Amino acid sequence: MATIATRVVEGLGLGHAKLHAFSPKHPSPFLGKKLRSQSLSLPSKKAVSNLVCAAGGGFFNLVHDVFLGVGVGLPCTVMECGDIIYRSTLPRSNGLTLTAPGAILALGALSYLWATPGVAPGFFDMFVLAFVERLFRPSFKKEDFVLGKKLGEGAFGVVYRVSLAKKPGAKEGDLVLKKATEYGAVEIWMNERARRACANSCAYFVYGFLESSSKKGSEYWLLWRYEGESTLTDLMLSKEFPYNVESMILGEVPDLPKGLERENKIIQTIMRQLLFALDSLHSTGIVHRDIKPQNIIFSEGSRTFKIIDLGAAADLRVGINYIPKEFLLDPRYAAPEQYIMSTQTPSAPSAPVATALSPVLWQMNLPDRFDIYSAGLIFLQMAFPSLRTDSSLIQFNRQLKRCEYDLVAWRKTVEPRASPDLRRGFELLDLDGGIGWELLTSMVRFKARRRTSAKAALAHPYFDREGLSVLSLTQKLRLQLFRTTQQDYGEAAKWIIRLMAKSGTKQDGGFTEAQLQELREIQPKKKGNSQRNALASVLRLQRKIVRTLNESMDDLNRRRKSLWWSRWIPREE
Ligand SMILES: Nc1ncnc2c1ncn2[C@@H]1O[C@H](COP(=O)(O)OP(=O)(O)OP(=O)(O)O)[C@@H](O)[C@H]1O
Repeated sequence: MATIATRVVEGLGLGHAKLHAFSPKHPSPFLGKKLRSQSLSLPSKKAVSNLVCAAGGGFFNLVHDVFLGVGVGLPCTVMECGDIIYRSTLPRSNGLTLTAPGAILALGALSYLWATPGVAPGFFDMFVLAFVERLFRPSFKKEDFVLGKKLGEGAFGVVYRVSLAKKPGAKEGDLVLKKATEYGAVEIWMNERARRACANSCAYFVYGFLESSSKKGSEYWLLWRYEGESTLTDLMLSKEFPYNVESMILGEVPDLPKGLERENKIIQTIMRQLLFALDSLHSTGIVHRDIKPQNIIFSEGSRTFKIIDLGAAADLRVGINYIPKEFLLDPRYAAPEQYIMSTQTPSAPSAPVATALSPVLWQMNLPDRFDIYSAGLIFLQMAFPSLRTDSSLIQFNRQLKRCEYDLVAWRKTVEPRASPDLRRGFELLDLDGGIGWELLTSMVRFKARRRTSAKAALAHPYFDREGLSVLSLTQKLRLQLFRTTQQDYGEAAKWIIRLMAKSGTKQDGGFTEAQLQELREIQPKKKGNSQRNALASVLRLQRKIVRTLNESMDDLNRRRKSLWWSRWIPREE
């Protein structure tokens, strides 16, 4: 009887501790002597406590036992349960035995928790770092500032250079203040996240609060350190570009002959800094969605380019994929997909659930590739002076769309009748065996999945100083690896299927004609017209219901989320 119980318990995937707890007071005479004397006596304290914990859903014990193979854990086929008769072969009740499947499970769980956008670092950031930061960071109020020059005005806010009233000694205008509408809440959230995760990638965020005493109604006030006066647009529109950037980065004008090689090096440096900033943002789960030269500022303090304006960003670690209906992504730099998450992806649930699912959603959608496309267009503008104005970029976008977003096809159409300016751009990208062109084409692609990530782009040999001609063996291998990861495997799969279908014989494998015929027969037969129409209407209705449900969920989530964002933002009455 007890043997059956043992099997049942094992079959249920419970370890020996449960068996102890369920054993009868008086063991059956059928059981071995040793088992009777050692295992089936009165339930031990540990067994009882394990039972209570398991029954009460003792989370800690469950996790402990699954990974360490002691107590309530995996079935005996997987964990060490000892000999069924001679229980003395069992591991000591309080000994820790790390089983191989347990170790694999633990490794798997750890890699999941640390995979982009980082579930574990996310919880640490939200519940520890954010909390500690709030305790120790200085806070400000409206009266602390003296407004200076207006730096910009967008649809959702006005930006001023300001100085601190209380500190007359402070350098004049050493801060930047944005008075923003309701969307300022998202921007505060994103800036605080970026400051904790990658302070060097974005303009340094100082403080953000809700100011409600203004006559115009509530406004969010956001404060940054003043980084400098030039954005990449300002620098690119100068005739001196890219040499004007070189002197800013180096702090002096180098005495070298001007030419393509030198320009290429400067553009390389700018692209490296931009990709570095993007990689840091993406690694923490933030997608900017509005990468353009106007939102890249040159920081005079660190002599590097930094990202500004996180107002349209999405935080995919906690599921803030928020974009107000009236907010239009800049069509000049937006990737063709427009959405960073598939429109089929259901709205993000509550923050903890969204956080737990974030690695899966990230891998399904690769939302970071949206920014990569925009960065690719910036690369293109730096290489081709004739594409730096708005009108020429818009025209280029039209041409690219006509070429189905295939840069190689675009090159084929424009190169034969290219202006000297355009030809010079191709020459620059073709230096070192066309390695710059290769990187560019891996960034500007129609399918997000086929675009490179910021991390992979940074590892591209384009960024190795000496160029392709003197690549070491490891660098060549890296380039080969990069090219392999850039292949369209959809096409490869189709090719293999075609090959299988063509070469199929009983000897060589693949599909034989007879099998193909069978497959054809499995395919659904065409339905009659009326039936098809009815089916189409049902499908349309179903799609409409799903869309309506998604939209209402979006609305609800947005309201709920705006509540939990506001909870974190200090208010100034
Ligand atoms: N940290 C900073 N240091 C120096 N200048 C800054 C900083 N942040 C913003 N600026 C300046 O303010 C301008 C507007 O900033 P930002 O793009 O964030 O505002 P915005 O209201 O979103 O504008 P837009 O809608 O035009 O993008 C920038 O173009 C830049 O010149």
